[in-house]
This record gives sequence, structure tokens and C-alpha cells, in this order.
Amino acid sequence: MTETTTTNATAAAAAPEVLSEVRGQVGFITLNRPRALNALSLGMVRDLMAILLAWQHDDAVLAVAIRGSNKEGPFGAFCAGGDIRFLHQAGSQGNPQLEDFFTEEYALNHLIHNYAKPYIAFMDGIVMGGGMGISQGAALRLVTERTKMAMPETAIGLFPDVGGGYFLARCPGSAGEWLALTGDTIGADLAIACGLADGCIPVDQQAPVWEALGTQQFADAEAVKAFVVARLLPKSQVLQPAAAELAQADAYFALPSVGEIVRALEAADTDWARATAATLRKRSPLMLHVVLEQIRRARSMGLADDLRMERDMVRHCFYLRPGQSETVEGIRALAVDKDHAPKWNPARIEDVTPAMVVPFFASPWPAHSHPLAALA
Ligand SMILES: C/C=C/C(=O)SCCNC(=O)CCNC(=O)[C@H](O)C(C)(C)COP(=O)(O)OP(=O)(O)OC[C@H]1O[C@@H](n2cnc3c(N)ncnc32)[C@H](O)[C@@H]1OP(=O)(O)O
Repeated sequence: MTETTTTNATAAAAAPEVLSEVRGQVGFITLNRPRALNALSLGMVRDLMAILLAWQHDDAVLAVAIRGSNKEGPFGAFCAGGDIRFLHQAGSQGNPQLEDFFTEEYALNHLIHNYAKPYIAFMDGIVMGGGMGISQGAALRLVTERTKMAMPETAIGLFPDVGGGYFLARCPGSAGEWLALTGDTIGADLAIACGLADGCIPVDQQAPVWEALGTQQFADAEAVKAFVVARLLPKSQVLQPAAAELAQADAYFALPSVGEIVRALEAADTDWARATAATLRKRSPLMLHVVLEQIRRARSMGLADDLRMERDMVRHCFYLRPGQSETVEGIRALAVDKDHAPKWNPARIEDVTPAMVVPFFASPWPAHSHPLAALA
């Protein structure tokens, strides 16, 4: 049976940004905003939440599969994050929907991590920021040869949210600090080595597997997962170059402070260290310090506490320093004016003090009225 569910559209005549249907025993979701690389709008977050909640208690749905679309059709791009143009506009103008966006997006991330049925994410192409938030909680995280995965937030004066503290802190060694601070983009090999993907599905196998999920008869939810797992490349074919790069990251990113990390990288005589130091010098100095603290705090937190901490932090990113939000400035430079020359404040890693960092971790809400108080 095919059942097409309701979908969001920004205007009545516009194409729906989230497509969903049930085919056979599986619920299928396609992110359908390819011109913005499927960046998540508030409407998309709401649609995803509504669809997942409906299917969670629908006995006809054994499992859920999600993918993105590119301009040519399905797959090719998963999701480039939260809609940063909206964040810029809403953050500059005090639009209350900004608060709703983060509360509802983080609640969606939490639901996916705790989803009662296998949720299978086809993470082809760009998977960044909010795209990680709707895939890292999946029962199966499938990357491809063309996956470009990153938590790029320090480039826009933000921090890796959407549960980034939780899942990056659980990467091996200091890989989480490396990915969080630099925002470096990784492919399938490092994604698997970092524990951020479960397996690699060849690009040309995605469509046949997706289609077959809707026509096969499955005994139960575990059989749906097993059907997909049987079609993944052996990990030994994917992992070859990853170990050496992780060892390099460990050598620097275990150091206690951002200053020591960047100084050690600048003193080293390898291309990797030089390039990594140069990357850090471009990121928001303030947010580098905030992010290192975030990842290290998150290492001893469960997901719900991490999301509450991130909800506090993201509010501060916009409102702690009125008229001086690093995030508004970072998005302006990357995606609004596109001059790629953010004016960070302070301008240098060395000029950030602990007194600037500490307030990001103070909750603006009493515990009982925290916007994510209900998350367990
Ligand atoms: C709460 C959640 C927070 C977060 O998720 S924060 C993290 C947000 N994500 C990012 O910071 C990534 C921003 N995007 C990029 O850096 C680049 O894109 C990519 C590296 C992903 C791809 O670059 P390229 O292949 O050159 O494509 P392109 O021309 O930059 O993007 C195509 C169109 O997509 C729009 N777009 C991309 N990402 C987003 C986004 N996250 N929010 C809103 N729009 C986005 C662009 O602006 C552009 O649009 P136009 O053609 O009209 O200029």
C-alpha cells in the first residue's frame, strides 16, 4: 500500500520541502529543498517531527528511511545544516521563531536518537551541522564514496550543536576536538573510523536498496536492518587511510587549551599541522575556546543534558553580547554578504579570556522551565 502523508511547503504553490510516504512496511522521507542543499527550515523540522511521531506508533511501519535530494533528483546531497540565512535574519531582528527553531530542532534530534524503530539515514553528499543532527541518532548511518561530512560551525561563529557535543565527544581519542574546532570535512573512511557512520553503501546501490526496502516482505524491524547491512561494503575496503590522520589529530587535540593546540601545530613541520593551524586561525577565536570546553564537558554527559547545555549555549550565541554576536557575523560573511572575511571579536585566539567563555555555560533558565526540561 502506498500512503502519501502531509508535507510542508513554504508557499501553497511551492514544492513540499519534506516528502514522505509508506511503501510496503517502511516509511520513506526525502528532504526536498535541493537549492539550499536541503538546509532545514523550521517548517521542515516540524514536518519531520510530525511524521516520525505518527510512524512511531503505526504498526504498519517497521522502519524509517531518510535521504536528501539534489537538483537532479534523489540522493547526492543529504543536508547542509540548519537554514543559516534564516538564523541570520531571525538573530539580527530578534524574531522569536529563532528560539522555537532551536528548541524544536534539538527535540527532533533527541527523538531520532531514541526512536522506537530502526531509522536508516542515507548520508550521501553534504552532511553537515543540522544534517548530522538528523542522522547521528540513526540505527544505521550510511555514508557513500561522495559523502562530505562536517560540523562546520566554528566557521560561522557557532559551536557544533544538534547533539554535536554528545556524538563528537564519543569519537575515538581527540578526534572530536579536531572535528569540532576545525570544522574539517571528512569522507566515508574517517566517518567510519570516527564512529560517525556505520557503513558505506556504494553510490549506485542506494537507489536499488531504497526501492527494495519498499517491496520486500520483512519478518520484523531487525530484518529490515539486516537487509541493508548485507549490502554495505566491507569496512576493510573503506578504512585504509583513516588511522594515520586520526593519529595526527590525537597528537595535538588532546592538549589542554586552544592556545597550546594552535602553538603546537604551528611549531610542527608537517603539511597536515600547518594546514590545520591555518584553519584554526580562520575560525572564531571566541567560539574555539567555547567549543573545546563544550566537547570536554559533554564527554561525561548523556544526550539530554548535552542538548540542554547546547540550548543554553545557542541562546547565548545570539543574545549574550547584543550587537556583537559571533554567529550573526559569521553567517553574514559566509552566506549573506559572502565576503568570507568575518570580523571576529576578539580577533585573536590569544585574546580570549576565561571570563568570556564561562557565561556560555550558565543556563538562562531555571531547570524546571528550561525549554528542553522534558527530555529524558
Ligand atoms: C541549528 C543548526 C545549525 C547548523 O546546522 S550550523 C551549520 C550550518 N551549515 C553550514 O554552515 C554549511 C553552510 N554551507 C556551506 O558552507 C556550503 O554551502 C557547502 C560547503 C555546504 C557547499 O558549498 P557549495 O557546493 O559551493 O554550495 P553553495 O553554493 O555554497 O550552496 C548552494 C546553495 O545552498 C545554500 N546553502 C548551503 N548551506 C546552507 C545552509 N546551511 N542554510 C541555508 N542555505 C544554505 C547556499 O547559500 C547556496 O544558495 P545560493 O545559491 O542562493 O547562494
